[in-house]
Amino acid sequence: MNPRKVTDGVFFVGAPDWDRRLFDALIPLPEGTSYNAYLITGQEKTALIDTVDPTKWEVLKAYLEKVNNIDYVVIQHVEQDHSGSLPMVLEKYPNAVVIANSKAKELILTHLHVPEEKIQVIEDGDKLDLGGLTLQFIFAPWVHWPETMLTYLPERKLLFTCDFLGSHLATSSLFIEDERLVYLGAKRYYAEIMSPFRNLIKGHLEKIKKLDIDMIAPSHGPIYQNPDFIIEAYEEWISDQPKNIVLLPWISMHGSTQAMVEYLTSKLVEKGVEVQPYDISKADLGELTMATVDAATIILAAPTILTNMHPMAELVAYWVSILRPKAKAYGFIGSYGWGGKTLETVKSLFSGIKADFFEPVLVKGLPTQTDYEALDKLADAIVEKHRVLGLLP
Ligand SMILES: Cc1cc2nc3c(=O)[nH]c(=O)nc-3n(C[C@H](O)[C@H](O)[C@H](O)COP(=O)(O)O)c2cc1C
Repeated sequence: MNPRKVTDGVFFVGAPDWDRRLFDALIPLPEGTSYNAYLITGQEKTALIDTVDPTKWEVLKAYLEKVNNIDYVVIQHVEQDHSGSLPMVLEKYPNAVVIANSKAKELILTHLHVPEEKIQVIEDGDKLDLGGLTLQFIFAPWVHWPETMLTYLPERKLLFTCDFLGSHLATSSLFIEDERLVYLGAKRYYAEIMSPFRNLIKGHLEKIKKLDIDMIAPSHGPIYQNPDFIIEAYEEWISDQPKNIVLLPWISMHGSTQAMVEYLTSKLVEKGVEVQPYDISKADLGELTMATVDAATIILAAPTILTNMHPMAELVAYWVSILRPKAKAYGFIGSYGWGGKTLETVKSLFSGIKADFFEPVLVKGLPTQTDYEALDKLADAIVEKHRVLGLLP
């Protein structure tokens, strides 16, 4: 298999993973994903940028069949879906030097057990001359591990961004064919992996906007020939301004909490607020996570079971709390039978979040007229909050 030409001296040697259905043993992948590796052939030296997930080593190996020599393997990110085939690459090319920053070196040693002497440590801004082509390293810590770096190829105005700006999409196309599909795959990727680091991402985005870029080659998903498409999407996602949306993850065993959710949803919709309800027992956690990127308010709804909040709701509450979304207000509604510590659990899970908390609405059994009135008050409080945020007239 011949490496696939991206531009002069730059070839794609990565692997789509059509059948992968779960990322990080957590997030569903309706469109699969890919692990992109790139071969850069200068007049004097050849470099491989990243490798592939070890399950796809055979694909990379087939691309490298006729490649006699690799001088450098640049490791932009040590997570195994990109570096996991490094030991196999080094076995095939024993003289190859691994190019990594000092943090990446540490992680390569602990995660891949590559011999230390194979690794050459570089600094932020360092350049590697391949003969007519230059690799320039730009450190981008915490997108999304501490060692992440990007690589700029000025002669081709091409930026390799590793996980940053990537999308979950398995495709046989090198370049984007369907922007809508890539947008959703990139948002799914951003929501899970990048959104907790959005304040740092702002700085990295500003840095790369200063570069002269014609193409962005990420490590997941197709290559962007229109860099503005993904840069503008990221600018919207990382902005502090949420949208006029209430994210409402809910679960219900016998319909009481569900009745509350349906009532609150209809009241909010009546008042001009968009509601995104997700039945936690069936929802795609990736879609729910994507909704956290935009929502101004998050209301969790769950019944009590064995003295505490329903465990699937607890998982979602915990997940939302560690994602640290931009939502400005939170709330809890739910039904119980006789007692328990659901509310204490909610408070403790959300204790680290800096946002407003609405008065919770807890109902004994099926909601009564008085309970629906409490939900009316909650809807009014949400609408008022969205007005203050400038999201509603
Ligand atoms: C397995 C199970 C355990 C429950 N444990 C408690 C409990 O410890 N404390 C309590 O107040 N209610 C408990 N309940 C009662 C429910 O919280 C109550 O019926 C509630 O109205 C259910 O809301 P839902 O219809 O939204 O599922 C339990 C119900 C079930 C099915």
